[in-house]
Amino acid sequence: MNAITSSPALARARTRWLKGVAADGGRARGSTSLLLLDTGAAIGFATGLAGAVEAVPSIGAMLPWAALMALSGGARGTFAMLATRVGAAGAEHAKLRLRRRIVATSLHRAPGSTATTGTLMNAAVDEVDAIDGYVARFLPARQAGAVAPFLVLAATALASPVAAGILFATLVPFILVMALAGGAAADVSRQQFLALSRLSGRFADRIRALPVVLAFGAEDREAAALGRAADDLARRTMRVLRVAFVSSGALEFFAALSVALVAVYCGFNLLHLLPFPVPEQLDLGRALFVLALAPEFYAPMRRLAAAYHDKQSAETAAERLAALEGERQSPVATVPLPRAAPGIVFDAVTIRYPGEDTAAVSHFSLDIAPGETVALLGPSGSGKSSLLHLLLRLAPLSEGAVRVGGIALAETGGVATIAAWVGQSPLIIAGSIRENLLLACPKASPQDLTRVIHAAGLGPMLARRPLGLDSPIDARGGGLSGGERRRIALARALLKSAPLLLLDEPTAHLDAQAEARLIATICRARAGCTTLIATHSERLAAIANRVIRLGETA
Ligand SMILES: Nc1ncnc2c1ncn2[C@@H]1O[C@H](COP(=O)(O)OP(=O)(O)OP(=O)(O)O)[C@@H](O)[C@H]1O
Repeated sequence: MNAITSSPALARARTRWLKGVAADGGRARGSTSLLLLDTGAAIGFATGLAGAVEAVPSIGAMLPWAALMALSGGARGTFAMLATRVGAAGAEHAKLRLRRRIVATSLHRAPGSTATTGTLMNAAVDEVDAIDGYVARFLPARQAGAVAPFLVLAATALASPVAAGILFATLVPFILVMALAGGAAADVSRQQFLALSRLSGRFADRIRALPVVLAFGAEDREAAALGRAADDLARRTMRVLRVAFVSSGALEFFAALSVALVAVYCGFNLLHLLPFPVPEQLDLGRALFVLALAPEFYAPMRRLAAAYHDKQSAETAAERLAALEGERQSPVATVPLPRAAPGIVFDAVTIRYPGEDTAAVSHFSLDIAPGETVALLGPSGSGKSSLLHLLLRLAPLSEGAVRVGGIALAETGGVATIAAWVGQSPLIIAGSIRENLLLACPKASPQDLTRVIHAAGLGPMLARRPLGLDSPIDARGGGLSGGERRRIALARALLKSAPLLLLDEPTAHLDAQAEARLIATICRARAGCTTLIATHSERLAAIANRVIRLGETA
């Protein structure tokens, strides 16, 4: 998902994606209308100023014009403030919806996706944030920028067509210079954004793996690598700033030039000192009106230039986020699985992880009857876990077919709804032991909890802890032995009372006595279930109706 290219097709897809996200915000138009009203108020202010000056010295005649000026000035402040607020609210809304989509994508990544936790965190937090300025500032500024200068030009032309012509003439070279500066800015901004994403992702991943980094004394190496990534980001940020200064310098030059030319023209016209003939003679009121409006001609473009960096960041983020969304599993027409012990058929199944040359499992066939217990035995790396993961759609089905309860696996969307799974590295969530157990069945009664605690042999461990079931544990299962983590995972699986049991090395890390007790528990729990056990233990395999040995045939 890191490949950033700028082919026209990709650029179009990126723009479509961004438009969809911005439409989710839905308030860019409101902000644009307020910016246009701001321009209208600026014209009102200039009209009031010109009228007031023309009415001098009659105070009575000046008053309505002064009132128009005050009203327009106040309206400008209000419109500008409201435009900012409405834009920010639209951006918040769009980001919230996008974050929901990214979290859903993270949960439903295609089997074998290479996105790391750091990448996903960075996507959901920083990269989604990069959309903020695009929706809140850039889109309203661009839409208003396409109309507002022409409103100013039209109002100016009513008072002085020549002054309007001068303003328009400075616009053409200005647009050329801005297009060139924009191209350069796009490139450096993209590089800077990538460097930022790399740094954030790496930082989050290393923090998550801090105990491993410390255990291997790699903190200095990791700190140095993070330092290099930070230096790279700093260099690229300076490049972005350089380009930004150059383009804002060009903008200011043309804005100042246009105002200066209009001022010189109005002054010389008023004094009849123009060295060439012009088709108009200005009076003081019209000249002041034109002069007051001249800075407003470039104001929308100034606003657009200030928000241009937001567009670059959003486009780079869009490429990455759209690619990430592309990793989401294609939705399947999910056929609900019956809540009864299912038969499972693996028909010439091959599992090949993305980017791997060799298959983890090759042409594997097995027919498991409803209610049967099958043990998968075999050396490390022979594909036992992969077969269990395949049923949960955590591993890809590259060739062959799998049917569960007579329904093709692809149509069921995986067996998670009817399966209780004990993974090889039991996943623990930060919270209490009770919360970890209730994850499987939030409505479980205290009696159910006691039953599974007893069945999984968790009693003595809980008795040793003053807070018992409410003892806190962190996301790494800190403070628990490997065997205790496994028992919690087994108790959680038993609480689900599902008709399909998928057990991945449930007795690893247990001494012989504890293993015997757990095997007895599994024997009780599997009643009425179809059970698939991946194990290295011959004792555990012995309880199965059938033992399948993987990786042993020539
Ligand atoms: N996400 C993955 N991406 C790439 N290769 C993978 C992935 N998961 C597993 N593999 C590879 O697939 C092969 C089978 O792995 P698997 O975990 O299924 O074996 P196993 O029999 O369960 O091993 P063990 O007994 O050590 O748990 C191994 O070569 C492993 O390196």
